[in-house]
Amino acid sequence: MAASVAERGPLCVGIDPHRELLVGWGVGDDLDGLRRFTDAVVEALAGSVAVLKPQMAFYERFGARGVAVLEDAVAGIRAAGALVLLDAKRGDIGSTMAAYADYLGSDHPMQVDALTVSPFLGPESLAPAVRAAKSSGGGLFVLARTSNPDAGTFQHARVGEVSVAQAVVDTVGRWNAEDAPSGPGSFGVVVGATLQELDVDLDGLGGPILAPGLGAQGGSVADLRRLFGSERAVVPTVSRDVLAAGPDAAALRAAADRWTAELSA
Ligand SMILES: O=c1ccn([C@@H]2O[C@H](COP(=O)(O)O)[C@@H](O)[C@H]2O)c(=O)[nH]1
Repeated sequence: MAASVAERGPLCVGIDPHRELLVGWGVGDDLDGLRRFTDAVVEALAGSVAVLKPQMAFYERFGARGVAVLEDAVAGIRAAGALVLLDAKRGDIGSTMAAYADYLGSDHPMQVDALTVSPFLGPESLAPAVRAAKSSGGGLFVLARTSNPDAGTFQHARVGEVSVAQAVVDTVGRWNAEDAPSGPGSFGVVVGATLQELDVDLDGLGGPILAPGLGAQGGSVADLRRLFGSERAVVPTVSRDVLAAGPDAAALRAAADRWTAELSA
């Protein structure tokens, strides 16, 4: 991820074909609209943005043919030099997790560079994904302190001395310390840019922070700086705020470029 970010800046753009966007773009809320929307985003942004983050839910909504659209998009994104972070938020008992982890492997028809995963079933449940990331050179982003307003209901619950969110961060920190003792590691956490205050200690993480919640959810670049400072490896991710500029390719690029410029100012 580091090479691509060094060349293109840290921005990740989410590919979230919401019903409202498909209608707003005039492509239609159907399979053809899904393909036109996805192709247009890939064509406009995969050559300039470091990371594209397709949201699995919007493709599964159209069944196997929707997933086929995503499969083509993933190949197109990688061919254009951007990384694919598949936002699927998978998490299951280890034996099933091994199959989800296959997304990171070169044998998978939709191999991606990184995957979002849910830690709800416990740290050991994610072990197959950790192994797959290590052997493929891919990455994981584990949900820790998410951007939705009621996330603290579970994530602030206590596990011994620390919050659930902190326990997740500490677990991911241990993976990085084992795998990349001189850092930075390829295991990251999701921490929303919408937080009023940073209520997890990220000092021992040793890996990247995926920060959603910018734009449509109210988060700003000033919030990123307030929460994370300027030294941490943050991957800020924006979906609707960029996508709403489409379908014109130049307008999509301009919207992404505005975020990139603000992030580097
Ligand atoms: O805590 C989280 C984890 C993931 N997301 C995902 O990011 C995008 C945000 O979309 P916007 O349009 O920029 O609000 C979306 O795919 C979410 O599923 C998140 O928002 N918060």
